[in-house]
Amino acid sequence: MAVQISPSILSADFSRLAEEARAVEGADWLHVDVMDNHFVPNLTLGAPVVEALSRATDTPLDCHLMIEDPDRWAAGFVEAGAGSVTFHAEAAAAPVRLAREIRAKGARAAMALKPATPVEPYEDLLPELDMLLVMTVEPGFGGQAFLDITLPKIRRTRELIAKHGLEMWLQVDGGVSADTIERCAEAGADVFVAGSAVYGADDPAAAVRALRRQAEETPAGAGWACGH
Ligand SMILES: O=C(CO)[C@@H](O)[C@H](O)COP(=O)(O)O
Ligand SMILES: [Fe+2]
Repeated sequence: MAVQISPSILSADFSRLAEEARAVEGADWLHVDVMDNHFVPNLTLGAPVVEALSRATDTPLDCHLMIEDPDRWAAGFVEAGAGSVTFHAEAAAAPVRLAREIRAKGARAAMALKPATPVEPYEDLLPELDMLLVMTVEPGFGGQAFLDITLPKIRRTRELIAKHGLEMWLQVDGGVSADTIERCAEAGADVFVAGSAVYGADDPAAAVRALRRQAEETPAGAGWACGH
């Protein structure tokens, strides 16, 4: 499992979006939170801003769609330049068809689970995905406290990925910081979204490097490989 860091632009200064996108040089992805004020009680940005961001940075865009009816909108985010598009299991009408459409359009397809959504009903669908996102806060806002109750689900998801011999990535998003990243890495996560921990730092690029080092130094899968 290679560690990847995906800073969330939600915590950046939106009046300087292009500059902020370039301030995390060295990050693997730039995480872009799309919220529609229906699926979550917050409203952020849409495909035109994603398209502008894709022109502003060479870092690939990791679009997290917190919207209703992703079946209708996801393809537009691939066309806008996203390298990865994540839809929510709770919102998708036809997740297999949607994942196939995202892949056919040339992006990585990912599915997200809110903290109370179990992974088990989706076991047979995992081969259709390039990444599963386990939300570690309730989606909707940056800067929330990490929910420890999500750790067992991260472990169980990693076990399912191993059981099926899949190459898929396991992302965590919400409250990921120097205080919590080791718990996530131990549980089996390999892609780490961090908003306030990166953009709230004096040097965002240094914060990315520090989080990466911390995750890399955590024994990979220490919390799941031995069945705990
Ligand atoms: O999707 C979301 C929130 O719904 C996240 O991507 C947050 O933007 C992460 O911010 P921090 O919790 O790291 O501050
Ligand atoms: Fe997100």
